[in-house]
Amino acid sequence: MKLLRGKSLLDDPAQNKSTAFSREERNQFGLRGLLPYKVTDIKTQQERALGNLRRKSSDIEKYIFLNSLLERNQRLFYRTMIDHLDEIMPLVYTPTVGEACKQFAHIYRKPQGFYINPEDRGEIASILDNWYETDVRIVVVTDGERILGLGDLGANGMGISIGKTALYVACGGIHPTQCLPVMLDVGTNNQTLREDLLYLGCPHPRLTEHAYLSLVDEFVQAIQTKFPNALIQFEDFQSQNAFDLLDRYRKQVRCFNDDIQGTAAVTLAGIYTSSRITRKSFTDLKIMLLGTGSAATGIAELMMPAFCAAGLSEDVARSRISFVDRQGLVVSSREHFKPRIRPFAHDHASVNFLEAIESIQPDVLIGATGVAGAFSETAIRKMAQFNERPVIIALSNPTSHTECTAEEAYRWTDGRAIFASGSPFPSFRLGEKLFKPAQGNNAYIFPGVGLGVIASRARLITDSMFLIAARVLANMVLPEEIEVGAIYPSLSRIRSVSHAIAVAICQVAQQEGLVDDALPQDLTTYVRTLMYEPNY
Ligand SMILES: NC(=O)C1=CN([C@@H]2O[C@H](COP(=O)(O)OP(=O)(O)OC[C@H]3O[C@@H](n4cnc5c(N)ncnc54)[C@H](O)[C@@H]3O)[C@@H](O)[C@H]2O)C=CC1
Ligand SMILES: CC(=O)C(=O)O
Ligand SMILES: [Mg+2]
Repeated sequence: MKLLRGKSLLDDPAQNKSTAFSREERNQFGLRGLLPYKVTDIKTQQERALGNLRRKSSDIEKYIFLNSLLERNQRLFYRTMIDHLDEIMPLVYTPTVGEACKQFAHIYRKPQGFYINPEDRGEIASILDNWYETDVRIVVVTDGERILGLGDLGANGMGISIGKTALYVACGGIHPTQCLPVMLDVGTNNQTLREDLLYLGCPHPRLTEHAYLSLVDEFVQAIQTKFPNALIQFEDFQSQNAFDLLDRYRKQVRCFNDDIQGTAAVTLAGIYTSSRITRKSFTDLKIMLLGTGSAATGIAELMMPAFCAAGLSEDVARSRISFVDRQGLVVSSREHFKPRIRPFAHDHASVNFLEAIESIQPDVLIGATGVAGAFSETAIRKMAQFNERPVIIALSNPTSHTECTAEEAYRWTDGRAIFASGSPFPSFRLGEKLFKPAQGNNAYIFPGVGLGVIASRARLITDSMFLIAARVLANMVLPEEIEVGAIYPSLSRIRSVSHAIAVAICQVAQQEGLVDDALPQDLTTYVRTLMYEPNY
């Protein structure tokens, strides 16, 4: 790290400690006179930061405040975030990051991350030299076409790459200098954005087909050249591109798609845990998915090996999973299918969503539609007719797009639902009983996967890694959490979750022959020593 002095030191977010610089440091680094008298510690600074944060009158103002804290003092930002995750994660990540992306061009202050656009074609590797860090291990890239459930937000989608990066650091212990948020700005089909004077991205329609693919190819290749140790996380791509890109690179390049694979793992973990609460056998479960996009398809495709590993044949496993789209239950008599959904089409009469619930009687209902209210009162009440404890997982983000709210799920099931949602809901009281809704979000998975891949230097990222991540996450739910119907561990333990997932990823990477150099025997200690702990 370059040794800085004076104002340059105070202006550098990685090295700045502000009022926490000691008397000797103030002397040594030319800071005397530049700071008020009192030397404070990080705890006191946190108190001030939290006080300022809590004075802000809206979440978007809190987001802006936190972002500028990150720009001023990285260690104080991450220490505060880690110590107050319940309060700060919803401001840095979903739901507030959704609003921040919508308003990105209007609240923009300072560049963060790396922007690539079609004019960079042929030069991506060389412009990556402009990135000021050299040991990049995590690249979170989006093209902004499907930001949460908010659709095409073009270059405003950079907010999501930045948000995921913050979670890698806070929840996974990856060093901030090792993370690179990227916006692959290929244009936007969002006319309103293109016409917005303040919009900062390329104001033209999206690249498609060869023009698009060749730019992504060049980007992926450039990362291999410039940052050969990096993992690429594809985030919030439109469904077809999400699958096409994953299929294109996963066998050659250290990459994964978070919406397909990370989401599948967190959902599978929730399903494993739910069977501990309902006392139903995992292999007896029937799963119904509303939506046939990246998240829902990824879940079905990871459920298959999970069911088979538990002893079911492929045919039986497939029969346990059903899809419902806007036309109703996906049945084999249809003329047109998405190729990945066809294997899950059942021999069944064409029925609508409600009839499908009634006829199939699923144990677990999962929403991945991006559509608010897609779980109607009737649908949830039906789930509660034949399930003592219906499992309802409303994955869609942000909160304004959730399939149903926590309160609705509990009310409509007389408090019997086992509920999780993609964005957090506050605790809710129904009569005497206090419910603490769990957050079913891939944030429980990707930071640990990233840490494990960094630790092992695994050449590729495989489905077995997501399977093991799901098992590890499920096993970390404590008996007292099971007791109150929570299917995920408390967020306050997310760093331990990431650590445990990372250790398991190292083991899988070794078993699958994806590791070149032998890893230390004591993986638990080894992985822990890699984790970034923000302190002065
Ligand atoms: N909780 C989490 O960790 C995650 C949540 N998500 C959320 O899940 C949602 C979907 O994400 P993707 O699958 O990537 O999007 P997608 O666009 O690939 O899929 C959405 C699917 O829902 C279908 N759909 C829309 N309205 C419907 C309705 N009323 N009934 C049945 N189907 C309907 C669409 O046809 C499409 O198949 C988003 O809101 C996203 O934020 C995505 C990834 C992770
Ligand atoms: C959580 C997430 O990845 C999404 O909603 O897209
Ligand atoms: Mg996503």
